[in-house]
Amino acid sequence: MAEEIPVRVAVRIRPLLPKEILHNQHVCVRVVPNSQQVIIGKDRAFTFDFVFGQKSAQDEVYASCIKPLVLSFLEGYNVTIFAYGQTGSGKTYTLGGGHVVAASDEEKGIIPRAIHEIFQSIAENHNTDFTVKVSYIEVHKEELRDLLELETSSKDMHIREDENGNTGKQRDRSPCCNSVMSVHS
Ligand SMILES: Nc1ncnc2c1ncn2[C@@H]1O[C@H](COP(=O)(O)OP(=O)(O)OP(=O)(O)O)[C@@H](O)[C@H]1O
Repeated sequence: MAEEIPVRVAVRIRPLLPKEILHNQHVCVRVVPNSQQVIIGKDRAFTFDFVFGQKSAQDEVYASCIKPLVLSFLEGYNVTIFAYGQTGSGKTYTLGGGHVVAASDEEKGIIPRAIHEIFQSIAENHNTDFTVKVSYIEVHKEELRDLLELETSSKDMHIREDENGNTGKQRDRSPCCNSVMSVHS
């Protein structure tokens, strides 16, 4: 049985962008070697469950802190992976990988890697029927936008919780509630 995983926090430091280098900006945060600690400025230390430095690769982030969650998810646990940070801090890059469709394999972020893992596991499980549902919703200034069905009016969508504690999109006239990513067997 998979280990019960509580909330864990990972911090990833992104490299300076060319325009930041051009403006002579400097990185003000550094990773303490062989620890899960970062130092901001001179001496303000913060400890996290995972710390990824500027040179961290997408596969390193996935393998160490995401893959175990995807495996738990495949065993039936509810899992949430949440990217948080100010604008331009690297949420989209880490989750999706730059230009999602065109990204090279190394550049692919969490979402394409997790989807690949889920479908690979389904393909190997010949004795089980799976149903995979996915929603892709933008929440911006209290407005919901269905990114897979742009014509859906935000007035017709609500984020609700079902009796199993799954949170998902629900349309007014539809009785089904889709988890953001759920697999049923
Ligand atoms: N680890 C990284 N390595 C290389 N480039 C990165 C990394 N993280 C982010 N970037 C680059 O930094 C820029 C900003 O990143 P990104 O768009 O992912 O930020 P964001 O947090 O999603 O911003 P917003 O909230 O405004 O959507 C992009 O050009 C992205 O390619």
